[in-house]
Amino acid sequence: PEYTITYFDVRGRMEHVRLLLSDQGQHWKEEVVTFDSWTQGDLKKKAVFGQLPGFRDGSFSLYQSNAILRYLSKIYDLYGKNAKEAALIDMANDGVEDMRVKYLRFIYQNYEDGKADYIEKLPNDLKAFEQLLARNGGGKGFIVGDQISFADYNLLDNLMNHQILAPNCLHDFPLLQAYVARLSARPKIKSFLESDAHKNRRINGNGKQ
Ligand SMILES: N[C@@H](CCC(=O)N[C@@H](CS(=O)(=O)O)C(=O)NCC(=O)O)C(=O)O
Repeated sequence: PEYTITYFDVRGRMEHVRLLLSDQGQHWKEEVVTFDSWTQGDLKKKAVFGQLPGFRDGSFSLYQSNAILRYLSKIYDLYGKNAKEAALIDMANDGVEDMRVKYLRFIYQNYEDGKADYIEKLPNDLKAFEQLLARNGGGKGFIVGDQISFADYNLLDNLMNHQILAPNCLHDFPLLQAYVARLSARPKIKSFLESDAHKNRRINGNGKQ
Protein backbone atom coordinates (compact mmCIF):
# COMPACT_ATOMS: atom_id res chain seq x y z
CA PRO A 1 0.00 0.00 0.00
CA GLU A 2 1.02 3.60 -0.61
CA TYR A 3 0.36 5.35 2.70
CA THR A 4 0.90 9.09 3.10
CA ILE A 5 0.48 11.11 6.29
CA THR A 6 -0.22 14.80 5.65
CA TYR A 7 0.32 16.73 8.87
CA PHE A 8 2.25 19.44 10.63
CA ASP A 9 5.71 18.49 11.90
CA VAL A 10 4.31 17.20 15.20
CA ARG A 11 3.55 13.89 16.92
CA GLY A 12 0.19 15.35 17.95
CA ARG A 13 -2.77 13.42 16.67
CA MET A 14 -0.83 11.07 14.41
CA GLU A 15 1.95 9.49 16.49
CA HIS A 16 -0.33 6.63 17.51
CA VAL A 17 -1.02 5.96 13.81
CA ARG A 18 2.74 5.93 13.22
CA LEU A 19 3.08 3.47 16.14
CA LEU A 20 0.37 1.26 14.62
CA LEU A 21 1.94 1.30 11.15
CA SER A 22 5.42 0.61 12.55
CA ASP A 23 4.20 -2.25 14.74
CA GLN A 24 2.39 -3.73 11.72
CA GLY A 25 5.59 -3.55 9.67
CA GLN A 26 4.24 -0.89 7.31
CA HIS A 27 5.98 2.10 5.71
CA TRP A 28 4.52 5.49 4.88
CA LYS A 29 5.46 8.85 3.35
CA GLU A 30 5.41 12.00 5.49
CA GLU A 31 3.96 15.06 3.74
CA VAL A 32 5.06 17.67 6.26
CA VAL A 33 2.98 20.87 6.16
CA THR A 34 4.55 24.11 7.43
CA PHE A 35 2.32 26.64 9.14
CA ASP A 36 3.07 29.13 6.33
CA SER A 37 2.04 26.74 3.54
CA TRP A 38 -1.02 25.85 5.61
CA THR A 39 -2.23 29.44 5.92
CA GLN A 40 -1.16 30.60 2.44
CA GLY A 41 -1.78 27.47 0.32
CA ASP A 42 -5.03 25.72 -0.55
CA LEU A 43 -4.47 22.68 1.71
CA LYS A 44 -6.84 24.03 4.32
CA LYS A 45 -9.56 24.60 1.75
CA LYS A 46 -9.11 21.07 0.42
CA ALA A 47 -9.29 19.51 3.89
CA VAL A 48 -12.80 18.17 4.60
CA PHE A 49 -13.02 19.93 7.98
CA GLY A 50 -10.34 22.50 7.25
CA GLN A 51 -7.94 20.64 9.52
CA LEU A 52 -5.06 18.13 9.52
CA PRO A 53 -4.06 15.25 9.85
CA GLY A 54 -4.92 13.83 6.48
CA PHE A 55 -4.14 10.30 5.37
CA ARG A 56 -3.94 8.74 1.89
CA ASP A 57 -3.95 5.10 0.95
CA GLY A 58 -3.16 5.39 -2.75
CA SER A 59 -5.94 7.55 -4.18
CA PHE A 60 -8.15 7.04 -1.11
CA SER A 61 -8.09 10.12 1.13
CA LEU A 62 -9.25 10.39 4.75
CA TYR A 63 -9.32 13.04 7.52
CA GLN A 64 -10.11 12.74 11.27
CA SER A 65 -7.39 10.96 13.25
CA ASN A 66 -9.75 8.45 14.86
CA ALA A 67 -11.29 7.55 11.49
CA ILE A 68 -7.77 6.97 10.14
CA LEU A 69 -7.01 4.79 13.17
CA ARG A 70 -10.19 2.72 12.69
CA TYR A 71 -9.64 2.37 8.93
CA LEU A 72 -6.21 0.84 9.52
CA SER A 73 -7.52 -1.30 12.38
CA LYS A 74 -9.88 -3.02 9.92
CA ILE A 75 -7.02 -3.69 7.50
CA TYR A 76 -4.67 -5.11 10.17
CA ASP A 77 -7.25 -6.90 12.36
CA LEU A 78 -6.88 -4.51 15.31
CA TYR A 79 -10.56 -4.14 16.20
CA GLY A 80 -11.09 -7.15 18.51
CA LYS A 81 -12.65 -10.54 17.83
CA ASN A 82 -16.37 -9.68 18.02
CA ALA A 83 -18.92 -6.87 18.45
CA LYS A 84 -18.50 -6.75 22.25
CA GLU A 85 -14.70 -6.48 22.06
CA ALA A 86 -15.02 -3.88 19.29
CA ALA A 87 -17.41 -1.86 21.47
CA LEU A 88 -15.04 -2.02 24.46
CA ILE A 89 -12.17 -0.95 22.18
CA ASP A 90 -14.30 1.99 21.01
CA MET A 91 -15.06 2.83 24.66
CA ALA A 92 -11.36 2.77 25.58
CA ASN A 93 -10.40 4.82 22.51
CA ASP A 94 -13.10 7.41 23.23
CA GLY A 95 -11.70 7.63 26.76
CA VAL A 96 -8.24 8.29 25.34
CA GLU A 97 -9.71 10.88 22.96
CA ASP A 98 -11.32 12.66 25.94
CA MET A 99 -7.92 12.74 27.67
CA ARG A 100 -6.26 14.00 24.47
CA VAL A 101 -8.74 16.88 24.10
CA LYS A 102 -8.16 17.90 27.72
CA TYR A 103 -4.37 17.63 27.25
CA LEU A 104 -4.41 19.71 24.03
CA ARG A 105 -6.59 22.43 25.60
CA PHE A 106 -4.12 22.59 28.52
CA ILE A 107 -1.04 22.61 26.23
CA TYR A 108 -2.30 25.27 23.83
CA GLN A 109 -4.40 27.48 26.09
CA ASN A 110 -3.27 27.18 29.70
CA TYR A 111 0.19 25.62 29.99
CA GLU A 112 2.03 27.90 32.43
CA ASP A 113 -0.91 28.70 34.71
CA GLY A 114 -2.61 25.33 34.42
CA LYS A 115 0.31 22.89 34.66
CA ALA A 116 0.27 22.23 38.41
CA ASP A 117 -3.48 21.76 38.50
CA TYR A 118 -3.50 19.58 35.37
CA ILE A 119 -0.84 17.27 36.83
CA GLU A 120 -2.61 17.16 40.20
CA LYS A 121 -5.88 16.08 38.53
CA LEU A 122 -4.20 13.57 36.20
CA PRO A 123 -4.73 10.52 38.48
CA ASN A 124 -8.51 10.90 38.07
CA ASP A 125 -8.19 10.10 34.36
CA LEU A 126 -5.35 7.57 34.65
CA LYS A 127 -7.23 5.57 37.31
CA ALA A 128 -9.93 4.69 34.76
CA PHE A 129 -7.37 3.06 32.46
CA GLU A 130 -5.66 1.25 35.35
CA GLN A 131 -9.03 -0.25 36.28
CA LEU A 132 -9.87 -1.08 32.66
CA LEU A 133 -6.55 -2.94 32.37
CA ALA A 134 -7.08 -4.71 35.70
CA ARG A 135 -10.45 -5.99 34.51
CA ASN A 136 -8.84 -7.58 31.43
CA GLY A 137 -7.10 -10.71 32.68
CA GLY A 138 -5.27 -8.92 35.47
CA GLY A 139 -3.87 -6.26 33.14
CA LYS A 140 -0.87 -8.19 31.87
CA GLY A 141 -1.84 -7.85 28.21
CA PHE A 142 -3.79 -5.33 26.17
CA ILE A 143 -6.54 -2.88 27.05
CA VAL A 144 -9.24 -5.16 25.60
CA GLY A 145 -9.20 -8.87 24.75
CA ASP A 146 -6.09 -10.92 24.11
CA GLN A 147 -4.74 -9.14 21.05
CA ILE A 148 -3.50 -5.63 20.41
CA SER A 149 -6.04 -3.11 19.14
CA PHE A 150 -5.91 0.46 17.81
CA ALA A 151 -6.92 1.68 21.29
CA ASP A 152 -3.62 0.28 22.63
CA TYR A 153 -1.56 2.43 20.25
CA ASN A 154 -3.62 5.49 21.15
CA LEU A 155 -3.38 4.83 24.89
CA LEU A 156 0.37 4.10 24.67
CA ASP A 157 1.06 7.38 22.86
CA ASN A 158 -1.15 9.28 25.30
CA LEU A 159 0.58 7.76 28.35
CA MET A 160 4.08 8.40 26.96
CA ASN A 161 3.18 12.04 26.31
CA HIS A 162 1.97 12.37 29.89
CA GLN A 163 5.17 10.75 31.21
CA ILE A 164 7.08 13.52 29.42
CA LEU A 165 4.87 16.17 31.05
CA ALA A 166 4.92 14.48 34.48
CA PRO A 167 7.58 11.72 34.64
CA ASN A 168 6.13 10.08 37.75
CA CYS A 169 2.48 10.24 36.71
CA LEU A 170 2.21 6.44 36.53
CA HIS A 171 3.84 5.92 39.95
CA ASP A 172 0.55 4.84 41.55
CA PHE A 173 -0.57 2.83 38.52
CA PRO A 174 1.65 -0.28 38.32
CA LEU A 175 -0.40 -1.94 35.59
CA LEU A 176 -0.17 1.14 33.33
CA GLN A 177 3.55 1.48 34.09
CA ALA A 178 4.16 -2.16 33.07
CA TYR A 179 1.83 -1.74 30.07
CA VAL A 180 3.89 1.19 28.68
CA ALA A 181 7.13 -0.75 29.25
CA ARG A 182 5.70 -3.90 27.64
CA LEU A 183 4.22 -2.25 24.53
CA SER A 184 7.15 0.09 23.92
CA ALA A 185 9.45 -2.95 24.09
CA ARG A 186 7.70 -4.61 21.11
CA PRO A 187 10.57 -4.81 18.60
CA LYS A 188 9.06 -2.68 15.81
CA ILE A 189 7.70 -0.12 18.27
CA LYS A 190 11.05 0.00 20.06
CA SER A 191 12.92 0.78 16.84
CA PHE A 192 10.34 3.39 15.85
CA LEU A 193 10.68 5.09 19.26
CA GLU A 194 14.46 5.05 18.84
CA SER A 195 14.25 6.56 15.33
CA ASP A 196 15.38 10.15 14.70
CA ALA A 197 12.09 10.74 12.86
CA HIS A 198 10.22 10.12 16.11
CA LYS A 199 12.74 11.68 18.48
CA ASN A 200 13.13 14.86 16.43
CA ARG A 201 9.39 15.43 16.09
CA ARG A 202 7.89 17.75 18.71
CA ILE A 203 4.79 16.54 20.49
CA ASN A 204 2.85 19.77 20.03
CA GLY A 205 2.93 22.68 17.57
CA ASN A 206 3.76 25.27 20.23
CA GLY A 207 6.73 23.24 21.46
CA LYS A 208 5.22 22.80 24.93
CA GLN A 209 5.17 19.30 26.43
N1 LIG B 1 -10.84 15.90 15.22
C1 LIG B 1 -9.69 16.20 14.39
C2 LIG B 1 -8.95 17.37 15.00
C3 LIG B 1 -7.89 17.89 14.08
C4 LIG B 1 -7.21 19.15 14.57
O1 LIG B 1 -7.57 19.72 15.61
N2 LIG B 1 -6.19 19.56 13.82
C5 LIG B 1 -5.43 20.76 14.12
C6 LIG B 1 -3.95 20.39 14.29
S1 LIG B 1 -3.64 19.31 15.62
O2 LIG B 1 -4.38 19.81 16.80
O3 LIG B 1 -4.16 17.98 15.24
O4 LIG B 1 -2.20 19.27 15.80
C7 LIG B 1 -5.49 21.72 12.94
O5 LIG B 1 -5.63 21.30 11.80
N3 LIG B 1 -5.29 23.01 13.24
C8 LIG B 1 -5.13 24.00 12.18
C9 LIG B 1 -6.41 24.64 11.78
O6 LIG B 1 -7.44 24.30 12.41
O7 LIG B 1 -6.36 25.45 10.84
C10 LIG B 1 -8.80 14.95 14.33
O8 LIG B 1 -8.87 14.14 15.27
O9 LIG B 1 -8.07 14.78 13.33
